[in-house]
Amino acid sequence: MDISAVNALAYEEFEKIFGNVVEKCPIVAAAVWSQCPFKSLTALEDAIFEFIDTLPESGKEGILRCHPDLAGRDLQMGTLTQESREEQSRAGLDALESAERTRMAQLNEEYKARFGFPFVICARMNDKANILRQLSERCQSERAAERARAVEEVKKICHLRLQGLVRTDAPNKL
Ligand SMILES: NC(=O)NC1=NC(=O)NC1=O
Repeated sequence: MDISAVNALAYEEFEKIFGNVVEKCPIVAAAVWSQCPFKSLTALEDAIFEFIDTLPESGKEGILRCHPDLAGRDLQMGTLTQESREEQSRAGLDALESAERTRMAQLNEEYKARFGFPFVICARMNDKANILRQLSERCQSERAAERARAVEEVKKICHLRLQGLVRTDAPNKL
């Protein structure tokens, strides 16, 4: 699908396709749909990022809380969204040694206890070793800086999900 096909979508179709570009936050796509038509994929992405950036801190933390833990219960129970399952398995998080899984679970709990939201990182841009290292390091961050960093990771995840949904080779026919 290219951007002109995106612009031709009815709201229901748009929501079905883009409702999970921010994990379990369909409100994001529902909100930006009102800015259709988009002159490019970048314009659609900018609208999504602007929606996120203009949320109050509580709203940003709400987006973070919609993310499943990495290598967490959802992965074990098979209840991850398709996107999340693919992202986590590509980073090797579905094939952790038991010691790695235990350490990830401990660090995730430590992180959540400190910040009140889960550790979020763009799994597709990292491997399991780097994810564990970042999780350990970011547990020591200051709250506001960590929230901002986590939101940037949400945007990276969203960027890659959008790239998988919208072709950018065809020039916009608007
Ligand atoms: N807590 C997370 O970082 N979750 C995730 N990162 C991804 O790239 N996909 C996820 O589900």
